[in-house]
Amino acid sequence: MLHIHDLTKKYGGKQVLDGLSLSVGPGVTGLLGPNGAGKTTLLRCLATTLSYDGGRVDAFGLDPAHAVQRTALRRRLGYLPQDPGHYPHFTAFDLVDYVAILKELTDRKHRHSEVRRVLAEVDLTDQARTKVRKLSGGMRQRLALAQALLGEPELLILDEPTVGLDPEQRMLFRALVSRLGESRTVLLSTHQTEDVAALCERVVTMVRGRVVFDGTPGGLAATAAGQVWLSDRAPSESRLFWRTANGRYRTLGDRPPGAEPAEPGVEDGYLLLVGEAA
Ligand SMILES: Nc1ncnc2c1ncn2[C@@H]1O[C@H](COP(=O)(O)OP(=O)(O)OP(=O)(O)O)[C@@H](O)[C@H]1O
Repeated sequence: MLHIHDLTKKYGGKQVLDGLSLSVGPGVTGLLGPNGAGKTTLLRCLATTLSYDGGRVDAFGLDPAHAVQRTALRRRLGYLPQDPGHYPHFTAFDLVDYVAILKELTDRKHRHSEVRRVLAEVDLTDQARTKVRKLSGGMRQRLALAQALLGEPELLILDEPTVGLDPEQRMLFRALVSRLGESRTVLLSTHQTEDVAALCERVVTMVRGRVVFDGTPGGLAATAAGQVWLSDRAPSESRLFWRTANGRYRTLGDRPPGAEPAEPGVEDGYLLLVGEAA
């Protein structure tokens, strides 16, 4: 279980985490927020790659601000950063093996069997001897996930894991993360409201370093009830509308003349919330 209380972080004079509090339990929790909301900063603080200025983090009873406990916590978490550094000339096996060495898996036989295990978990056994530069984007992302799974961490922190994936790869990745969430705490950031609707039991929305929504994807959709409209003509007053695939206009907010109500989705709730909080 992960508890975050009143977390603050500034870069120079800029407040990026602004007294953020949150508790995260087993299953998949999605972190949604506009660019610059502080998602990566929060995930890096939790992954112990960045220190915070104030507040408290308690992960499995361990405090990352405390040096000894930080080391113990690192053994229990896996982190997929936003820009995982790929070494193009390494094979998939050697790359994960290299991370395993950094993670202090010193016994060679045990380490190699662990590398094979995580490659199998992300379905890359057949690519173990393939150079990273020859892997597709989806395979590289699964490889980055494989290194995060070394040592069977109880907490998985994934920063925009589906970015750049085509729809089929995204679906495969979602299935994989969903399976991982059955036995672990998974916290992932994303810009994709579809990922959240398809994958997350819980969604946390962040704006300017604070939590503005914490609930189920259905609950986020429900916040838009009575504020989603469909019409044949573009509304003249609204800022929040777009033309849908069937040529009708979807408007968020006040009812445009002649519009009929529509079923709200996660994206509608998110856009209204972020629009109001901005
Ligand atoms: N090392 C840094 N030094 C200075 N400012 C930074 C640094 N890292 C991030 N920032 C700033 O902090 C703010 C929050 O950035 P962060 O990357 O945490 O947001 P985010 O929600 O993950 O955004 P995105 O969705 O675009 O990845 C941004 O305004 C960013 O420019």
